[in-house]
Amino acid sequence: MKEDLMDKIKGGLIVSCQALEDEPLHSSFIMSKMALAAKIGGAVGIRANTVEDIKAIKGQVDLPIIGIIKRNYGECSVYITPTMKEVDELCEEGVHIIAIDATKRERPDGKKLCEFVKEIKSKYPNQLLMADISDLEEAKLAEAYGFDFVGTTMHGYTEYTEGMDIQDNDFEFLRQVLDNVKIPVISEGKVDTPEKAKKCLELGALAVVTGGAITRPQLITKKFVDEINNK
Ligand SMILES: CC(=O)N[C@H](C=O)[C@@H](O)[C@H](O)[C@H](O)COP(=O)(O)O
Repeated sequence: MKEDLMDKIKGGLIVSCQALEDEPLHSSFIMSKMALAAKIGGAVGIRANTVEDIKAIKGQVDLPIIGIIKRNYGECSVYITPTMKEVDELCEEGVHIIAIDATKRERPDGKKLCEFVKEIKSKYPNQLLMADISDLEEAKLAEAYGFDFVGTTMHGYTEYTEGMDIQDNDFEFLRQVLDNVKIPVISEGKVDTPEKAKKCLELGALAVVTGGAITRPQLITKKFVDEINNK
């Protein structure tokens, strides 16, 4: 099953179709049409947030889905599929891969990441898991804990990686992750041009996820406006 899925996404573009409540395109219908547009454009997979969006997206495309549920628990900084509750919801809906925050930060239920992965794998033995990591240590731990894929999703988004960007020093971080883990690496986070996406694949990433640069028009507009105003 993992091999079949890997064949389908290998060397391809996965489009993240997400709009949170405070974003202008927040709507499962709009996300489903974004997914359809992505498929027509040649995407090999979709990354999506919430069961509602995933259901709507499945109505429009038959592509592999990386499912997440972003949920805030008080002041806790871990928000991507933080607990078993979100995993249960995603497994009930059915997605090819579930992505989980796999940073070393404390989880809302205080559970250690290795225990969490063990519990998921014993409850849902066939469910593929992607580790959303932010640094090299987390990538190595994710592999040791039994994740199926590692994604660079959180690089630049934890306190200890703040300000970092996947393209820094000619993609040094991605190169290090690729050199240090055997599980497939999915490059994700700030891969915002076709050239960067191609580079990630050339370096050896299994697939590349691009989100905002395709599906967040407010960010795309801002890029144009900033350039016009020389910011
Ligand atoms: C840090 C975080 O919460 N990332 C989220 C993870 O699902 C999404 O908001 C991103 O859009 C996604 O990772 C794709 O990245 P980018 O939009 O940069 O291409």
